[in-house]
Amino acid sequence: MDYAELGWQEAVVLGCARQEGVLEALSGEPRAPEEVAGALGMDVRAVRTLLGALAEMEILDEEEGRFRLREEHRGPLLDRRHPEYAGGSVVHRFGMIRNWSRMPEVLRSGEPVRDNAAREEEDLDAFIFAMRRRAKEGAGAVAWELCSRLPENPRILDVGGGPGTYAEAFARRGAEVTVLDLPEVVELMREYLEAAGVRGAGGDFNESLPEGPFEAAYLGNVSHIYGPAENRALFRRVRGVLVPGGVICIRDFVRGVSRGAAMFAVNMLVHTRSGGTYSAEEYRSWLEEAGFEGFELAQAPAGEAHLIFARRA
Ligand SMILES: C[S@@+](CC[C@H](N)C(=O)[O-])C[C@H]1O[C@@H](n2cnc3c(N)ncnc32)[C@H](O)[C@@H]1O
Repeated sequence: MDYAELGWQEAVVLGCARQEGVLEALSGEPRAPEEVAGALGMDVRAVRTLLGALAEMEILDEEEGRFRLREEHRGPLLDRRHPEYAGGSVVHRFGMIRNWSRMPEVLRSGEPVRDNAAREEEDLDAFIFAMRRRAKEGAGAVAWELCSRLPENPRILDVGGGPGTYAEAFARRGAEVTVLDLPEVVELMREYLEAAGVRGAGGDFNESLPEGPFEAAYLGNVSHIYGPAENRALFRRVRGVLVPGGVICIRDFVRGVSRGAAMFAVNMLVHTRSGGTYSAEEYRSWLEEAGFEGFELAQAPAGEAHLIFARRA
């Protein structure tokens, strides 16, 4: 099952069941709705209805009024170590649907529905594991693209790289990788980063970066979280930790070039105070102003986003 492609009703039913512990409650012996409702402090009619829908989706097996999570969904939905783990993604998608449906409020206030920087613990877990999964398809090819522009065994700073997928791909190409992410994200992902031999540094990239120097800095899907002022300051900060000729690589939706870039800006409107998506000209001018040259724009290997490369002048 492609959990990312479910229609909105199925996405709500599955995301809610995963988030509220209903799937875990059904991962052992078959149970009746009354038992699940009792164990989780829920309403019996509501649980019976939800389980019926999950059975119709073939997430649960039903036999004589008792339900159980199907074996093929157990790893992908419950086990963070499973290679196809999508439990974070389904909870994240459920949250997106809830947040997007509050757009009338956002239109009036101009404020996000909640501050991206202040995620609840459970929400953070879902978000980071959703990002970890989403990056899987293109990370190896991005690592190849970046490393082919660098000397052997380069030092790479992965800015906002906490989910670890890109960092792992850079490390597989022989890079010495430092991931900078918010302290709570580095803590959450510590065992994954350590297993890949990647150094985790907790901090706020809008304030400072690890000293370096680095042969490259990778900014994967972080530019859209912030406005022009933060991005311009971040590019200047990145320049300061690169060796002369060092490479900055940005992966993001580029306005007017990447399909879906304008729609993605709506996601940032709903979730951030200043985020959005930017044109190639904006990126070029911000990079040149920060002291980069040799601007290059390329299609990212997977998905609709683009890669931007430039070198420290
Ligand atoms: C959309 S995710 C992208 C993750 C990863 N680079 C990728 O492309 O899959 C953005 C990441 O940036 C981190 N982040 C956002 N603002 C940050 C800040 N001010 N300082 C450090 N990390 C930040 C988030 O915690 C998250 O891990």
